Amino acid sequence: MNAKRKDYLSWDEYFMGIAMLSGMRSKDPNTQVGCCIVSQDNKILSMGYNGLPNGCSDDEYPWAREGDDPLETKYVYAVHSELNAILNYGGGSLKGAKIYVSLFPCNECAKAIIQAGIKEVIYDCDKYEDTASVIASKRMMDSAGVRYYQYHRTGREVKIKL
Ligand SMILES: O=c1[nH]c(=O)n([C@H]2C[C@H](O)[C@@H](COP(=O)(O)O)O2)cc1CO
Ligand SMILES: [Zn+2]
Repeated sequence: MNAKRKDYLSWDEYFMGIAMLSGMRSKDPNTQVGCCIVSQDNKILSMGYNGLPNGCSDDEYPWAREGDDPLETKYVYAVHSELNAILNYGGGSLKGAKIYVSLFPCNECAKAIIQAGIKEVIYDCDKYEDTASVIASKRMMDSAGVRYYQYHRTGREVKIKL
């Protein structure tokens, strides 16, 4: 028994797992997004999930996707996971960092990612790839030299008893 364990989590599994776990904090009934920002030397710098701004009650604001009145939908209120993670970081610069995120970042998050100096995006789902938002996001990241690639799912199931 002097050899190391072989079934430990890879870095990618570890960080995407943390992104997904963070997403489980989201109150959004339709799409829960989580992310994890990591330094170039694999230290976790910040995490986030989609939710309302501080002081705005989850119970008082709407979580609907559609409605005659845009003020009764979530879209005008929710803070995206990536923006939350960037804004919550208290440690200074995110230059050169990587972001693991469970859903491809929208155009607004792409702007924040680029301006924060994040250089790599590792995403899982890309269900909005045909929307103007994601097409614009990829265009801006291409121009700004932000690399993005899809997380390679390993199929590993992690069971945690809470
Ligand atoms: O980049 C993103 N990051 C992020 O956190 N979100 C959040 C906002 C909403 O709460 C939810 C999207 O909701 P829906 O799939 O029902 O349109 O995901 C959405 C995007 C863009 O797709
Ligand atoms: Zn976004």
